[in-house]
Amino acid sequence: MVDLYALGLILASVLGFVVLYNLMAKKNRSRVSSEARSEGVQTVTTTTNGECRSIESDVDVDVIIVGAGVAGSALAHTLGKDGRKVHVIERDLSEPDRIVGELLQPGGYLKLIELGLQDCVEDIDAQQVFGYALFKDGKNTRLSYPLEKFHSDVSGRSFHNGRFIQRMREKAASLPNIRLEQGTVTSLLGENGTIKGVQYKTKDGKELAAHAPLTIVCDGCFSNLRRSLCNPQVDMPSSFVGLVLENCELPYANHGHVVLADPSPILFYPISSTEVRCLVDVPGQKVPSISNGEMAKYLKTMVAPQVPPEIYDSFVAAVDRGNIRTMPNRSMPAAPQPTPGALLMGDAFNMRHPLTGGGMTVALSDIVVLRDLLRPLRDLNDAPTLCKYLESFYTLRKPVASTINTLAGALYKVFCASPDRARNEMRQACFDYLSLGGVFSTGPVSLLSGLNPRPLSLVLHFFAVAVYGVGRLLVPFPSPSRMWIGARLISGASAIIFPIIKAEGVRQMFFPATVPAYYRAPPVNCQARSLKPDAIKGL
Ligand SMILES: Cc1cc2nc3c(=O)[nH]c(=O)nc-3n(C[C@H](O)[C@H](O)[C@H](O)COP(=O)(O)OP(=O)(O)OC[C@H]3O[C@@H](n4cnc5c(N)ncnc54)[C@H](O)[C@@H]3O)c2cc1C
Repeated sequence: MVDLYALGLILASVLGFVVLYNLMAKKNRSRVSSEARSEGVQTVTTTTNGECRSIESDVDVDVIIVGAGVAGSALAHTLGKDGRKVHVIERDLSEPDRIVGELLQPGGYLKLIELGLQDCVEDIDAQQVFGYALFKDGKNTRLSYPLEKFHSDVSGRSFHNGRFIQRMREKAASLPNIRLEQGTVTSLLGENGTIKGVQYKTKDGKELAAHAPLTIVCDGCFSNLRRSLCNPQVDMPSSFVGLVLENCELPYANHGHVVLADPSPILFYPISSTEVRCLVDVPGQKVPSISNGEMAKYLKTMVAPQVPPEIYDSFVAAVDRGNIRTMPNRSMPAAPQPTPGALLMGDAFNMRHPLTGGGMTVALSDIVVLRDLLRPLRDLNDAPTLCKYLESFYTLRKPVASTINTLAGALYKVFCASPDRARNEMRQACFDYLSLGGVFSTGPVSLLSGLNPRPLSLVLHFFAVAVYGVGRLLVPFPSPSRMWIGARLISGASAIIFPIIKAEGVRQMFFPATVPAYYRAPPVNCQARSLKPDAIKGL
């Protein structure tokens, strides 16, 4: 009897607490939105050169975007076009000058078209890319993108990353409902487990707060803000050392070039009509010092002898000119901690080795998925319900993201030289398999290009390469030592691909339809006023 009484007391207290909590949360929500309404914030739009032009306005912001790089600027334009009021805060609005994000795969270009941003690769001297050329031990093979089914304009594009980003920023800032402001976000503002906005420092050093029902963090690979929104497991297998070769003719015009060098791959691709980007992979955490000349020495003695002879002189001239840049190559599987009021996108959310140039394609594809999920919703204010609904994003993005991520990680490992005979057999088998042509080259290339985002096809091709490698070892004379190498080749291949697949999530990758969030419908209470795409007049 006493026990029942105690139980009743506990239940009543819990119930009372829940009611009280809801009342307070409701009060807080209305306080936050009235604060945002009464803030009367200064709106800032940018001109092309990054200068700020101010206009006064008093708006309820729907979405704050942190970072206007590839993901942030494309997302801002996309949401703005759908009628959202967006406040973008970017640390530096001047044109970025960097060695990342210079080759957009055709699958990424298709996403750009879907987002209406394809004109952002026009008038920046971007080059069309029709496939890759692979070089190993003096032999080479051309791997064309399977573009026959597409419009002649569809291909990869390579360019100066900064020019591309400026075009997207300009296009986003041209929408009347987008504020693009220069400022550095210092923290996310949370309240009872819900993100309500951000704290940021303006260009002239003022500390301000901005509020919105949804904050999307796109602050790139060095993200300081991701920690509270995901469980980051960052791996850094190597760095890229970047050079620009001037006025040099690549052996295959309008193709990416991958040299299977020792110890790891070297890339070349055009970034304008007169410049070729070279990225030399240097395994490990450290690179030779640029300042004391070790890097130039390394490039000339270890790397130059392995580049195709046609571009040897241009390569050495580029080393002599200096301007050598480095960038760490990071990979980080998506491991979200769904948080009401906030979302991560781009490299802040998920990274893969840049060998296959897949980062921008994944970011743009994610934006298409998110756009389609948000489109039926007018009201983003019910953060917990929105957060639950958006859990489907993590599964819906998987076919494209996991295919590109897994291929990048696996191919990087396969393409590195190794003292292990079995690993070198796998590397040679991969080169020979791709050289077979037909489905053996178009299959893997269409996975890499983002044109065929099918994880199962990736696994099948990966093990087909391994079986091909074993077959070459055993035919015509299957000696015990060759059988042993073959067995190690298969186990090595499994050791490469299975951990990557595990990190991507087996269920989400291969059986997305079994994930309950996959079927999540838009919450009814958020659909009050259905928003039409291109809702803003004149867009
Ligand atoms: C060496 C290398 C080469 C690569 N090559 C390719 C390639 O050829 N093709 C490809 O598709 N991908 C490539 N990638 C990957 C590609 O660069 C990224 O996937 C892509 O840039 C991700 O876009 P993002 O918007 O997430 O990050 P970014 O484009 O880096 O943008 C992040 C933005 O956030 C801003 N920011 C950061 N912190 C703050 C803050 N606190 N407040 C306000 N703003 C902030 C930054 O100034 C920046 O503008 C490469 C990566 C590396 C490392």
